[in-house]
Amino acid sequence: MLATDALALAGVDAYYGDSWILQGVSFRLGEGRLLGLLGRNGAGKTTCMNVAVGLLPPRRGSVRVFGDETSRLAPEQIALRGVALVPQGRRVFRSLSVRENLVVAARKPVGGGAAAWSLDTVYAMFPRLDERKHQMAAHLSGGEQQMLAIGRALMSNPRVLLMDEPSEGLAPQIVADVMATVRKLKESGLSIVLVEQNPKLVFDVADDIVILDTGRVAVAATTAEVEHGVDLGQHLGVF
Ligand SMILES: Nc1ncnc2c1ncn2[C@@H]1O[C@H](COP(=O)(O)OP(=O)(O)OP(=O)(O)O)[C@@H](O)[C@H]1O
Repeated sequence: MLATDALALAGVDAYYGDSWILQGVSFRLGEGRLLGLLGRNGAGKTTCMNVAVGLLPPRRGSVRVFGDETSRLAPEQIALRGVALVPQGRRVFRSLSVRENLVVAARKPVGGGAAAWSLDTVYAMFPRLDERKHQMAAHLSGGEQQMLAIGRALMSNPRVLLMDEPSEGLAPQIVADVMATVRKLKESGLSIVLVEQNPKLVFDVADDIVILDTGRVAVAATTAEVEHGVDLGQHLGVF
């Protein structure tokens, strides 16, 4: 593994009970890069995210965050190393206000130094959240809840941001807004995994592509390599 890998899974096997879901999954997210993790329904994308943040410890294999082994650490310890998840389905605290959702997630950056993200900078990125800061999260639209879920993850000042299907269930214009946000975050230098079912969204922003097929890595390549001819249809069922 290169020292510059922000996140690296190597030979990861993960189970839910007796169900063997991830079967020898390996991929690497380079520092400052955006990796698009694609695959059909049930391919194991969310399971990879759960493993990366410590919610599902792998039975075999290694997970490293900036070179440090994290596969045996608790989720809080992994969060302290700068890994933040924007979970599938947003999972905002519905009975808290927008502001409270953000404040409870605030954390200093790993290793000290100036925090890139605070209430002010999150509100600057998402003015709509500023306008609605005193509203209960339950009263936000789906798009606003997605902004809040992203803002909440940013408040932890992460080094690695994992985004699990942030476009799911949103209208096309809102999806475009979410993808513009993803692009800005990438330009800010954050290392990002973007989980998606829609390859077209991913190809626009990703440096690297990993396609999961029934718990195994079917394709791992740069976006340019994928665009120049790797046949994805059999793995995604879309082309
Ligand atoms: N808590 C659980 N207990 C048992 N099996 C689970 C659990 N969560 C997911 N699975 C199974 O694990 C497999 C991988 O699911 P996972 O959610 O990782 O897929 P995914 O690629 O994220 O799909 P989706 O796009 O539908 O979210 C599926 O067969 C799913 O049914």
